Amino acid sequence: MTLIRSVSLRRILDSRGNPTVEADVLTESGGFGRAAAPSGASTGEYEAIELPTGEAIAAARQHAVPRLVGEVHAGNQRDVDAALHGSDGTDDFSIIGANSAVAISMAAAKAGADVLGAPLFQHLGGTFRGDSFPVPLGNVVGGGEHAKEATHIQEFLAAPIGAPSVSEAVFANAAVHERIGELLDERGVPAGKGDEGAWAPAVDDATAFEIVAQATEDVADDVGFDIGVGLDVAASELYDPEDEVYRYGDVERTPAEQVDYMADLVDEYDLAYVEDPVEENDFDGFADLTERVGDRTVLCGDDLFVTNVERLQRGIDEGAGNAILVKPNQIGTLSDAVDAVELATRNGLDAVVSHRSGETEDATIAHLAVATNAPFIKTGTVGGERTAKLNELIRIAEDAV
Ligand SMILES: C=C(OP(=O)(O)O)C(=O)O
Ligand SMILES: [Mg+2]
Repeated sequence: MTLIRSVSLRRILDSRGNPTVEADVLTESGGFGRAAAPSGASTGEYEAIELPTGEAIAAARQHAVPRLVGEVHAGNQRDVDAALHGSDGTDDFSIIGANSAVAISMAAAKAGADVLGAPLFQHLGGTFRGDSFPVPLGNVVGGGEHAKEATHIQEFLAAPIGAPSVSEAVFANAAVHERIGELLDERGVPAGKGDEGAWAPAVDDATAFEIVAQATEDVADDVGFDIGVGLDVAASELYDPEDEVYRYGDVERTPAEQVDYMADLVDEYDLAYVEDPVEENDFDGFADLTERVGDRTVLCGDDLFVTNVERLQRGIDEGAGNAILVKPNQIGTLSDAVDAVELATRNGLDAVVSHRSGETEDATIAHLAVATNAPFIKTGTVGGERTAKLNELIRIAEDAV
């Protein structure tokens, strides 16, 4: 029923105005799925390879499409993703591009769901999914690789951990974003927005902490539930491997000082979530921090794990982190992303399904988070490419997809 009849690939715009790959998958019975690849700015060294869009499309047309059309059923995600791997033949999708691979993988899943007449989350996760929802981590202030002349820490996140529903959580994050706008205004600090829609003021990290703490407290008082503060430090971007120091402007920290600094921040701000507190090769530092504060906060590996089960297994073996960020385009297929979530879950780690800084209106990750019962999703706060996912979560919760 879901035998693939055609796969079309095209170049579309992402939220930064860069080209990205969109895939359409059509089945013999008329099922249709469309999906687009996101793109990172603070990419991890060990991610699958994103090729220039034109090259990725040409290579996928040559190698992947013939292996899919008339050969593979869109409803069988493992077969689709095995065909993508088979057509590429490398460990990192450097032949067809992880951007082509992930677009086709997600479009096939949607085509399979379309034939079945089921919502995507149910096709991917089964009939018993859809009752529990991830806590949305909302980027409200940021800098790093996502905005020049702003904070050194890449993302300050609102974490509405006490919200009674996903809808209330999503609106709380938007209220925190708005409140921060007011607080910046009161201080006379002008602020544009970074790539993910977070405020990008030219303030130091300590000031950003003050403002975010104030805004989350104010909104928590209004809505009547707990809103914590989280961070994506994206520490690889701060690390200078030659001098072996982290550089926050003029302030330098050795790897040991970086771990101390992160542990101090967790306690000072009662942080609910910290992503990439140390650089992507420092499993030891990550493990040290996990030992020190892993009982009271979520310590998540993004560049550390890159959605890769081998790197995740190393983290599990060494006690590095208690959560994994899951970005399908870091690894290239939905099957690989689900494998990472399942390995994490079996070992007591939390999965945090995530957008990229360069996004489209594609909402697949909302369904992936619900399908895998992930406790968190990180997908921004405002801006159409971010609200596409947040609004889809609200629809899923209402059985309106
Ligand atoms: C979403 C992130 O940014 P990017 O997509 O630039 O890697 C991140 O680092 O978690
Ligand atoms: Mg990150």
